[in-house]
Formats: sequence, structure tokens, C-alpha cells
Amino acid sequence: MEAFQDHYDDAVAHCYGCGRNNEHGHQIKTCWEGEETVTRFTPEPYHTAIPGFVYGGLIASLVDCHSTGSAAAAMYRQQNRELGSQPPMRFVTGSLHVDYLKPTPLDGALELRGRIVEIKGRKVVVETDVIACGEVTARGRVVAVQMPADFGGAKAA
Ligand SMILES: CCCCCCCCCCCC(=O)SCCNC(=O)CCNC(=O)[C@H](O)C(C)(C)COP(=O)(O)OP(=O)(O)OC[C@H]1O[C@@H](n2cnc3c(N)ncnc32)[C@H](O)[C@@H]1OP(=O)(O)O
Repeated sequence: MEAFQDHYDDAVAHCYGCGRNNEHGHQIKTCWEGEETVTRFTPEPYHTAIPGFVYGGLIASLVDCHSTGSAAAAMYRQQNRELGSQPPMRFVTGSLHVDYLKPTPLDGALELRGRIVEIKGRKVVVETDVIACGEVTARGRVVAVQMPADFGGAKAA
């Protein structure tokens, strides 16, 4: 199944978290599973915080890009548009909040499951559970905002 991130324009597919063209990045892939969005990512041994446990910054990074991708997909879905149809709708992070509920074992794949909490104007709020070994170890809440055409002085694509 094609992931949301597969539809990002080549010119903007270099994000460290989700850009498929960034060979040094995480290159996460997110899909719908019913009403939830799902990303699966297997941390490497060097993603360590305390030995045996995943670095919190990695978890935040995964929540971030999982959520901005989910926000875009939710907006396309709300507008009954195909992912990848023109003009593109891309989202950046306005706010990123993560609660670390318990240590996340560095032991196989992490699963991120997102729910769309609100869509209002250019804003989409996404809540995401991070699941390791069958347990929710972290929970994120992201306010994603549709990228302005002049974001950072650049042209949106
Ligand atoms: C080329 C690349 C392709 C990108 C394609 C790939 C995407 C990869 C994205 C990766 C994720 C990132 O790391 S993105 C990089 C990190 N993020 C950034 O650099 C963003 C920097 N910030 C900004 O540019 C700006 O602050 C924005 C765009 C986020 C918002 O500014 P704005 O466009 O003027 O929006 P504004 O009208 O103020 O707000 C719209 C709604 O969002 C809410 N809102 C805005 N900011 C916040 C906030 N911090 N906390 C809560 N809510 C907020 C407002 O209350 C309002 O809700 P209401 O009043 O309507 O209810």
C-alpha cells in the first residue's frame, strides 16, 4: 500500500523524519487503517537513551512526522480528494507535545497509531499513541498547520 509520504513532491521530500529522498533520515511511512493512521518503525541500537530503551528525541521525531503526514491525509480525506491530487496540501508542525508514560524498550518495531481530533480551517490536531511490545509507552499531541505558500520565504510545492 502506498504511504502518505510517497505522494510528497520530490522537491519537498527531504524532511529528516519523513522525506523519502533523505538518505540520512528516518523515511517513515504512514497509512490509514480505518479511522487511524499507522506508522511502523524499527529503532536501531544507536537510537539508545538508557541502555535497552529508546531515545526520547527519536520518539518525538516519529510522532512529529507521523502527525504532519496524518494531518495532510485527513485534510485530503475530508475534502474527498485523492492523495497526490493538485494542488498539494502539506502540513508543518505548529506544536509538538509528547508525554513519556513509561520507558520504551529498544526491542523491535514501534507502532504509532494516530487519531484525528480536530480539523478547523488550516489546522489539524492529531493524537498519537506510541506502542512498544504491546504497550503504550508515549502519547503525542500535534497541532499541524497547512503550510503557507510563502513558508520560510520558500515556494510551496
Ligand atoms: C517545503 C516543505 C514541504 C513540507 C512537506 C513535508 C512536511 C514535513 C513536515 C515535518 C514536520 C516539521 O518538522 S515542520 C518544521 C517545524 N515547524 C516549523 O518550522 C513551523 C514554523 N511555524 C510557522 O511557520 C507558523 O507558526 C505556522 C505555519 C505553524 C503557523 O502560522 P500561520 O500560518 O500564521 O497560522 P496561524 O493563522 O497563526 O494559525 C492557524 C491555526 O493554527 C493554530 N496554531 C498555530 N501555531 C500553533 C501553536 N504553536 N500551538 C497551537 N496552535 C497553533 C492557530 O491557533 C490557528 O488555529 P485556530 O485559531 O484557527 O483554531
